[in-house]
Amino acid sequence: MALRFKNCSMLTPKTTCQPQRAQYFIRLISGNGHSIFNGTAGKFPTQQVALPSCALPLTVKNSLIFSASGCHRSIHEVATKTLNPKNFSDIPGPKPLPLIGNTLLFFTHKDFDLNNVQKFWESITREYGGIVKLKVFGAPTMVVTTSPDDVEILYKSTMEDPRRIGFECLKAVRDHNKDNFFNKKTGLLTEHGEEWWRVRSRVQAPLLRPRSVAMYLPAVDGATKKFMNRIDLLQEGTGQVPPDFLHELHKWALECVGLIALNRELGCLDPGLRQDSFPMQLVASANAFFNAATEAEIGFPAWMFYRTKPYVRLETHHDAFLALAIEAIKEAEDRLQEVTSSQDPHRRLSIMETLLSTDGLNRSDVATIILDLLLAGIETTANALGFTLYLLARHPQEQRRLQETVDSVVGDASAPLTPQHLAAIPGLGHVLRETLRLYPLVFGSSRILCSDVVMSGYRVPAGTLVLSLQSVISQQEEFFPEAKKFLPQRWDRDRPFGPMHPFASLPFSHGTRMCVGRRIAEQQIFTFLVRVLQKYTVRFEHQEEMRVKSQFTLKPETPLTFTFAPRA
Ligand code: HEM
Repeated sequence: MALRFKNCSMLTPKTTCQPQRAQYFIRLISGNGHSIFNGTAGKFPTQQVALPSCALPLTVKNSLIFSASGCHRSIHEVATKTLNPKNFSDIPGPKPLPLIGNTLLFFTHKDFDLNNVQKFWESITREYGGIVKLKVFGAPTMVVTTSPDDVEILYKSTMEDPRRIGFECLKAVRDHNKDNFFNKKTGLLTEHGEEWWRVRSRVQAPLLRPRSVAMYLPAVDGATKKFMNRIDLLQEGTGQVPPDFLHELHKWALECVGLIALNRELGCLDPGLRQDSFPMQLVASANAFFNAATEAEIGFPAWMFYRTKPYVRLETHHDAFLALAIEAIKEAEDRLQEVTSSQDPHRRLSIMETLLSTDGLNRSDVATIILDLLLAGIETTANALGFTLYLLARHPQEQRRLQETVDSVVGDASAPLTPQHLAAIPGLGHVLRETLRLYPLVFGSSRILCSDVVMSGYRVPAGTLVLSLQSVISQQEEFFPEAKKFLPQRWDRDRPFGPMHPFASLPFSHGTRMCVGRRIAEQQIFTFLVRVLQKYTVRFEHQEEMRVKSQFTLKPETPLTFTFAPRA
């Protein structure tokens, strides 16, 4: 029988002078703290064991840590690779040119396409293997991996200083704000190190604590019910929603995130809105904001040399949203004053009011948080929901199964939805997890290593930029049997398809820098699924496979012309 460890198990070297020949004393500790194996490196148990998938050589303590995971692997195999790592220079990859390294590859590779970035990376790992080294001009040496063991090492070894790449253009826009509003402190998405942690440590609880997110459930439910009525309007006469239905989902997502980030109903779902109305302008601006950020951030960073068109557009729409954020902050400050003077002990503060009353956060910090929530929280939720509806529509059995649970747990469609209802329908989470396994919105996750580690049997030095390819890992048969199939029940608590590597599908990332909007996104998507399945059966008549666009986030490219058939 396989051994299972919950906690870390430790390997302590007896001698440290020559790692290859060092004698390691090994102690494996089980979840309940009992010692399971004591011995030296030469006497590893050779049977398959169920946890130690990852070995982290922590240079500080010069010890190896096997941490708890979930896949079957021989300790011997892991330890041998880790104790005798191959050189960094031996990692396969395209031959770099002097000075510019592999930069030209991005312009010349047959699969490089700015509309499908994922395809390029998948092709590179097919050509060179599961771990690849690249050198790009002006950036640290890069290692790309498709091993979940490496992902575990990556996240755990960078837990205290999770630096990633991206959002440099957004940072530039904030740094060069004409009023110096941000004072070079540009927020969660863009900062690193202590400045990032200053903000993150203060927003963590208000944004991720289930209780504070649940406070918005009635309002999110209200917006979602409005959207259900909108569906009837949208498919009137044709029996199916129009090809730009994804744009409709964006409006719904903006309305929902606005409830939290701006603390107000924006009115994006009101019927009969004119193009020049405030909500419609806002919807257009949110789209333009995201598209400009995408254009500026991916591909060659020409904005570093001159004010490119995407840079100027990003600046314009960013400033429009900044004005809105400042207005919302003023309103929240006035309300806070009223709360203080009325001294009502039962009045619960909104998330924005909580942030404004938090020591160590000032108005411009709160403004960056609002802007980041708007930038990161619309497209992501809408796209994830688009993929989920598509998969449910293509798998009527799975849809029926979820519908039946929704009916039995929530019952009457006119009754208010509660956090207890959502918690009692684990199928909602399973469907979303499976959707994001098949369509991971973020194709890869990056970190800059802060210590030397061993990945896939190679020593990788501190300072290396490591990119883990979630889109490849989460579709490997080795980690997900019948990987191409939509099987939400694989996430059931008893894991009917066998144990799963906990680092093989992490759509919201992991650790201290994981998505701070995860609970907000889940609550919105679950609410939508409950309300839509109560009222309709979703169908997608077209047989073609989903085409996707992979830029900043993965996006459905096939028009989402669903039929929402009213239930009898
Ligand atoms: C299905 C929906 C979503 C997915 C799959 C997703 C995924 C992610 C991922 C992978 C990261 C990168 C974390 C890292 O570097 O380790 C991230 C960061 C972030 N997300 Fe989300 N996200 C989603 C929805 C949202 C929503 C709704 C919001 C806000 C309302 C949001 C706000 C953020 C912010 C502010 C960060 C930066 C956190 C930091 O650097 O500290 N996300 N998200």
